[in-house]
Amino acid sequence: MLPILLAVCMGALTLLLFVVWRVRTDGTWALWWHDNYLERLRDFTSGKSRPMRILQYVQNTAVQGDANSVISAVDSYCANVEWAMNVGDKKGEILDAVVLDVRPRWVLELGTYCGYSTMRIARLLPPGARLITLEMNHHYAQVAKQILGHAGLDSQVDLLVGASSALIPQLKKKFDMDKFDLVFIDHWKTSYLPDTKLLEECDLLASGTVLLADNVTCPGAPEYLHYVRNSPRYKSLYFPSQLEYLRVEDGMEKSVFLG
Ligand SMILES: C[S@@+](CC[C@H](N)C(=O)[O-])C[C@H]1O[C@@H](n2cnc3c(N)ncnc32)[C@H](O)[C@@H]1O
Ligand SMILES: [Mg+2]
Repeated sequence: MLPILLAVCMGALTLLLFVVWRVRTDGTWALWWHDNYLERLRDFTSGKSRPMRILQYVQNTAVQGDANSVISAVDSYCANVEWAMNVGDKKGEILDAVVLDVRPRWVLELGTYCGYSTMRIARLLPPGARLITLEMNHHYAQVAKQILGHAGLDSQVDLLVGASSALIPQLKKKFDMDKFDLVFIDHWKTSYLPDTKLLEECDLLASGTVLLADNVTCPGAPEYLHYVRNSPRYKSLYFPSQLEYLRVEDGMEKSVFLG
């Protein structure tokens, strides 16, 4: 009996060590573990959603009206308490550098979630610039509005709730605008390419418009990468980095539209 019990324990321990190793080293396993297992477990035990837990942490710890304090609070929560799909502090520095370099008048963000990257972009915009961010999940959008309000950035940001494919064709008319200077692409990865083509069709990209796409390595956006790297209409550059809050390889692709 004892040898069988020992063998079962050794088997279970080996399996556990294998899962821990895969979660720490492989992006697909890490995302599955954090998004499908831990998030649901915490939702069940706390009776709240992950975005609500992030909002609560921000309200309890961040200085009202101080965007950097709110950004640090989200990073601290997501690095130390539970992972979330924000662009994060490391790739956030790449995003910051691109925003400062472009000095955009009109910015479009695809995928708001809790408003973390929205805050990073909005706090660096020159006076008079506008950031339009699109989020299809109503609950995430409500949380993002409160987080942006806490950071004091809600007046520079227009958060539209709906699917990007439906909203993009309405943008020109709705905002009486012509072209975007910067587009941050960070929604579901299979939408990167169709929405880029939709932006082209809707004449929303000018020569010099910068597209910055997150997570092109993990979870990856291969069709999008193939398009921007091979089309004569783009000049594209890869920025290697790490997946938000984890030691897993990821990167961002900066693509300049050439017209
Ligand atoms: C990775 S999260 C965005 C993270 C955010 N940019 C940040 O770094 O803080 C992706 C978000 O895109 C939203 N989303 C996915 N597909 C979308 C679509 N087609 N239109 C609008 N929102 C979409 C999801 O609901 C999710 O909240
Ligand atoms: Mg992302």
